Amino acid sequence: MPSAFDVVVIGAGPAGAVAALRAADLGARTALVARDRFGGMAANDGPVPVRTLAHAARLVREARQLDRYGICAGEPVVDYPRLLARVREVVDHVGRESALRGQCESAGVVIHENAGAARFVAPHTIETANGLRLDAESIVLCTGGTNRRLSVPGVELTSTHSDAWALTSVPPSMLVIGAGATGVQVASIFHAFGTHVQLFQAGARILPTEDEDVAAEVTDAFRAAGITVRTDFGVIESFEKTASGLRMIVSRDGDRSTAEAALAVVAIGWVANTAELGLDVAGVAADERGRVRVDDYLRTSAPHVFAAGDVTGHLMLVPQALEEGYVAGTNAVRGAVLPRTEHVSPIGSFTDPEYAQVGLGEAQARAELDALVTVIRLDAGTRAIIDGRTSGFCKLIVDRTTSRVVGCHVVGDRAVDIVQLAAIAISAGMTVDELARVPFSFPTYAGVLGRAATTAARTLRRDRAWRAPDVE
Ligand SMILES: Cc1cc2nc3c(=O)[nH]c(=O)nc-3n(C[C@H](O)[C@H](O)[C@H](O)COP(=O)(O)OP(=O)(O)OC[C@H]3O[C@@H](n4cnc5c(N)ncnc54)[C@H](O)[C@@H]3O)c2cc1C
Ligand SMILES: NC(=O)c1ccc[n+]([C@@H]2O[C@H](COP(=O)([O-])OP(=O)(O)OC[C@H]3O[C@@H](n4cnc5c(N)ncnc54)[C@H](O)[C@@H]3O)[C@@H](O)[C@H]2O)c1
Repeated sequence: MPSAFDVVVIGAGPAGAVAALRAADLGARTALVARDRFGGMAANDGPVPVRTLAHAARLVREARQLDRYGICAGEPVVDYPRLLARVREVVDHVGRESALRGQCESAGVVIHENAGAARFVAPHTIETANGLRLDAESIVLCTGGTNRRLSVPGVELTSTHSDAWALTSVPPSMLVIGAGATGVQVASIFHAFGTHVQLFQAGARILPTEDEDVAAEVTDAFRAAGITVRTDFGVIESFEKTASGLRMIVSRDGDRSTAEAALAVVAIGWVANTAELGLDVAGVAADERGRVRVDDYLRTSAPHVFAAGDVTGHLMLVPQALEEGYVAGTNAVRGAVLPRTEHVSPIGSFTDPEYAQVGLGEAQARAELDALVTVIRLDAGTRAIIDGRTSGFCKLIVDRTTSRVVGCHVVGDRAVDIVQLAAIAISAGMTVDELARVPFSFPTYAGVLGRAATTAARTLRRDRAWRAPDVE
């Protein structure tokens, strides 16, 4: 019997929505199956709501600066239920404005929202928890991931970042376990709201995938602000209930210690959402974290099944999910014709201070090429001084042989936006003197990048820039 659809996409986050849109644009009869709401974790449980909390944290910090600028106001107080109402408003608004949903609908994608979890019941057939059954020539898996859980006694007492949406008030104290992108954001946001935060990181430093100086600067800033940062703390043995929350028991080299708080948020990484997909039925192979194994064309071990986004375990970010969705959607219709490419990938997080990176880190650059590393601290920046936000730095890395910009790492206000500009320079293959000749508006946060570029260009004697190096 012919399949009802050419392509069925499972999961309607950024990867799934783009995969479905692309397949439909190529003329395929396409269905998109969402367990819950359209938009996925990205729109409903990740960047959009968490960024809204981060914005509230920024407002609290800025309110605390009012006095410095001669504006009289009291100490800000967070009304958490009202903040959550604002988060829901933002999530709904972003959902209504989703360009992808409209584009999918007008391209003819049949969207099944709130369909329940889908699973394979035959190699070309999926069924959802709500009884929907669909056949397709090709299937694209875009089911994203979920928080990795600890396996120690008492783990049921712990929370994840998603539990923030169910809190009724700002907790007085919190243990945050894991200091990757999620953990540091949770720590920074709730610290700004007044929670006493203790951050526990298994390795030698927080943010292990960031440049070492970035991790050190964020650590110093967190500690100066009053967040307890504990690295190399040992091994978590268990959690137990206390009258006011819970106690974590850890051991290190035979020594036991405890930490107590009202809440413990575990953010120790991400596992793919594949446990319930019935991958075996379709002959799709996954690794030990459930991540679907794919080739360069995002084709799985079953030739008619493709996968895109967090479920593959590649760089787990929205821009990458969008791109992988496009590649998988194309190949699901046309066969394996379009390979995925490694792009310049700006990464950043909305903590206080913000941090962001693109391209090579200093250690990698020094190992791989003749690197020129230029660091400009923000305390000398005009805009940073104006705004009273002078902590942090911009590190620009240039290949001395080609004079090309190969990396940029920023800690401080607007780090994510500054690094985005460096990403454009790296994508365009710009030399550092070409970047230095770009006029940067004055006085802006981005000006620090121009200043780093001008300084580096002068060091390399490629100083045909018209600007004096100390002007941002
Ligand atoms: C706290 C947090 C903050 C983040 N902040 C950022 C950020 O600032 N910038 C950034 O770029 N990235 C950020 N990310 C990462 C980003 O959210 C992910 O990379 C992105 O959502 C991946 O998109 P996706 O389409 O692969 O999966 P998802 O967005 O996870 O969507 C997958 C969808 O599939 C559904 N699904 C799962 N199983 C099934 C099934 N069996 N049947 C049907 N549907 C199913 C899920 O319910 C979900 O709706 C953040 C992540 C977290 C956790
Ligand atoms: N751009 C953003 O703002 C943003 C925000 C959140 C998440 N994300 C994406 O989501 C993905 C998952 O992020 P994440 O932070 O959840 O995971 P992660 O894997 O990036 O970080 C987990 C951290 O927990 C530590 N850890 C592991 N086991 C531990 C233990 N037993 N005790 C203490 N620490 C332990 C790890 O060393 C690591 O530093 C990332 O790939 C990231 O790109 C992005």
